[in-house]
Amino acid sequence: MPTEPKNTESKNTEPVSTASRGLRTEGLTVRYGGLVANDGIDVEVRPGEIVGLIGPNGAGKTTFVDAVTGFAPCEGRVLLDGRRVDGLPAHRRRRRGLSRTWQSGELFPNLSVYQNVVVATRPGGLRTVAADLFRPRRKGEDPAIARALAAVGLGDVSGRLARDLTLGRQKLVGVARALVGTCSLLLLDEPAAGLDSTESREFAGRLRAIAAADGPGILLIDHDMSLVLGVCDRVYVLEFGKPIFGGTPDEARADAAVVAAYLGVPMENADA
Ligand SMILES: Nc1ncnc2c1ncn2[C@@H]1O[C@H](COP(=O)(O)OP(=O)(O)OP(=O)(O)O)[C@@H](O)[C@H]1O
Repeated sequence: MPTEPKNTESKNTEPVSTASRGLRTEGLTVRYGGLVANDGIDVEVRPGEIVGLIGPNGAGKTTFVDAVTGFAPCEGRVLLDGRRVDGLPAHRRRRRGLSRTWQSGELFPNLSVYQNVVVATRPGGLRTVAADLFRPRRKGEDPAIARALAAVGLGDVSGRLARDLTLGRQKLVGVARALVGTCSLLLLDEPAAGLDSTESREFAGRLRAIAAADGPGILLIDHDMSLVLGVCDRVYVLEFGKPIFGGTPDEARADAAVVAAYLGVPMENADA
């Protein structure tokens, strides 16, 4: 896992604008030595909106999520609800509501769905779960975790072992982990990897439900083009770290530069 950058610029937390809610990046640039992994990226994700970030392997998608959430040092500006957060360490951005999933968000197969969320979201999570096995908690379920599980449609299976869920539902446990607590922007890094087309459609429906009704904005990275183009309101495309497109899924399908970035493969079938 990348390391957190130091909090070098506390002045970056000054309010800049109250007009724009959600996430905005301006000229976001990440350099790894001589490699410019993100090169001047401007992205906007408003509350309730699902926005895709796509591009071929190595285009810089995960780097972008790392930079926005505070796990990679960047130049440029990152604003959440009109306030700069790019000077904050990762844990403080999380507290502000920038929440992400990880590509390798494995579950504990022999723990329940509820316990899997506890482990990932409570300080001393695994110890808490172990203690609960011997001394049932007096307070009952944590309402924040119960709300997150309900939001992803797993409220009725919170006591089931993770290993007994379908892969699609296991992926939703990862999303629930990210939803616990304040979440005003959800960044999902390849959340549907390994799902078949039916599971992927169900997953898309659940994302729509999360974003609707005053939900957070969602930034979705995935290689499943039918998922991304089917569920997103807008998409951005990266190539070699540079933004080459921003627009609707229909516009993306018709854009010559986007199609070329995918080696001419029709967008519905492209494996990004
Ligand atoms: N910590 C790092 N140090 C040095 N180079 C890195 C680091 N992380 C990523 N890179 C490089 O930055 C570039 C972008 O990588 P990144 O993982 O962001 O791409 P991606 O679009 O998410 O790829 P994929 O679709 O394969 O997950 C690649 O060339 C990668 O090798």
